[in-house]
Amino acid sequence: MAFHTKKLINEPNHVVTEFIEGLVETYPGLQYLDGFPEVKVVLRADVSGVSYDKVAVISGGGSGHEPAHAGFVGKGMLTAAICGDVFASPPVDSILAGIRAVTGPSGCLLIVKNYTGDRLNFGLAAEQAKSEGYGVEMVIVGDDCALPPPRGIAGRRGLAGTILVHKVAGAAADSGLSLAEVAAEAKRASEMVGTMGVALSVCTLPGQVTSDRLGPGKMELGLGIHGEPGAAVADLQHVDIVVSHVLKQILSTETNYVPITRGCRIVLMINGLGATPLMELMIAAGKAVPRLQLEHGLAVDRVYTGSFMTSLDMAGFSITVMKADQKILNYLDAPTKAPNWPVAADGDRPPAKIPVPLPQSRSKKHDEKTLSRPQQLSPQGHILEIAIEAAAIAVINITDSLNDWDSKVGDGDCGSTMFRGASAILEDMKKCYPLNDPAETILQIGSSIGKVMGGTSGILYNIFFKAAYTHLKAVGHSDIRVPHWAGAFEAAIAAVSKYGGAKEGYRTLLDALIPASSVLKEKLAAGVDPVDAFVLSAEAAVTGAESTKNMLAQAGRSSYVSAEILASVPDPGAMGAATWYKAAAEAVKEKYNTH
Ligand SMILES: Nc1ncnc2c1ncn2[C@@H]1O[C@H](COP(=O)(O)OP(=O)(O)OP(=O)(O)O)[C@@H](O)[C@H]1O
Repeated sequence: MAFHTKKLINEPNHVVTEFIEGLVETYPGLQYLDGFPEVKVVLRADVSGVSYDKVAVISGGGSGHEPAHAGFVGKGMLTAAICGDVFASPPVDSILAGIRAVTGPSGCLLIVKNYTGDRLNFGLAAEQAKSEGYGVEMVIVGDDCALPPPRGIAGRRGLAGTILVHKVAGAAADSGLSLAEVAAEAKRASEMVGTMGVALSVCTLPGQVTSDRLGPGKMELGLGIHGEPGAAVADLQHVDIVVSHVLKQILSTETNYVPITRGCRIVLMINGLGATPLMELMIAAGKAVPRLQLEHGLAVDRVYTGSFMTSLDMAGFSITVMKADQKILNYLDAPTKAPNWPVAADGDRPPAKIPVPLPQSRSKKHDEKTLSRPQQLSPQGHILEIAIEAAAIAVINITDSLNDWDSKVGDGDCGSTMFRGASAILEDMKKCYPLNDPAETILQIGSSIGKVMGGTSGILYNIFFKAAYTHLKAVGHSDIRVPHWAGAFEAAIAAVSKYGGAKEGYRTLLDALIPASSVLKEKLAAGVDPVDAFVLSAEAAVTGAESTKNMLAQAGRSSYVSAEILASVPDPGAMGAATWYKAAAEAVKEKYNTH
């Protein structure tokens, strides 16, 4: 099956020239050679072949691998990048134009990924340039570890490891070495590096349909960067297993592609293939480092995580491992102005990352360790426990509905956010809630929420319980009666309204809590039995929450949503609030009924 992918482009045939135009607009240090659309060369704006006294380092190839190669042009890395059309080697004339533009008396090194088209085009351009009197050397990178030897005349493909070779060569050239020396450093680096990729999707060529070759639940292992099928198709696994497999393959002693044995120092690159979120790349990096250290016995000296050598919009990543010594590390750490080289990855890493200890609160007063659940609960403590437990369980039970409503009017996580808070409350209550002291217990509920909940409702409930605590504390004793609770409830609502800026009718959780508070106060004033007043106020909370369906949102993310969508669901925060409040009231009522 094939399908069209939406793209923010103009004419598909112009993507490379328009990419280059945007790139040079973005980075003042970059420039392009005249001659569009045939000649597509990005070069350092401060370098002219007439006067450049260092070895120029030139690379390139087909486009579609951005930021490679043009994003690595800059002092300390590439002097120029020759861009072909998407996945097509650049023509000899463009390569020659690039060589002439940046090569001075010190000559130039061409770093070429091992593909037949690139070898031939760069090779012929090199010969031509030599015949014009330029000093030219060429290093071919074939870091692919996916397929076993022998690899015939095609050899191993050039993949993301090429970026590390660019950096080594660029730094060597910048340090003033001769052409022969720079070429030797680049060659040495290219012999120490191995790469293997994993893909979850096939990439889309601009203006073309995407193949659904892989299908759901599958991944391809050992692929190139041009949409060609991988060496194997497998069921999608947890990234931990994928990382482990790929590392074993790169470091295989059978293929012996990289000269890396236990005890070696290495650098690691986790390279996104174009459509992989940084979060997933970092997860892979976090799993790869300890595996390399513990399973393979290697010292991981540097880690580079990001998208460096992509394959258009392919989902997946490649892992590169390169043997390192101090000289290589110095080259990798050397400063560069290349826009897409990862800054802040330089410098020695500690052998293991030990987290910074959590700072202690300056006030020891509410330190959890000094709190514990009482051995014996007072009648009031017992009721409090029943009410808290019922409220938390009710929130947990409604998680999916809250998420469902929130996915229509927010970001779909209101249920999960409240689930985290409710679960923490249940857990902490067993450990440390001083249930015989209502004020302190309320403070601890706020603290449980503050630790885990996050999101808008997390901070609002934190404020809510803090304000309720302040009110209860001001009572001056722990014999808290229903009118005290009603006062605390009112104060808590006022605080939420004050800090969140919402009022009744704004379509928020206050539309459940404000009616509940009003009814509670009113019934108590009318002399209704306190437990009945509590239950009646819970009914008001539910009615209030349900009425949010008819409200326009004036707070939170829902305020960006159309009235039509809002009318289809109630406010999730209000439904969550009504749910816990009602569950607490019913639990208290049941407790009294059974006595
Ligand atoms: N200013 C506010 N005052 C009171 N309640 C608010 C306010 N803003 C949002 N809310 C409540 O918070 C609920 C959303 O809580 P949640 O923790 O899911 O927020 P979020 O993930 O940060 O954002 P989103 O609203 O997109 O879900 C809303 O349903 C609403 O009841």
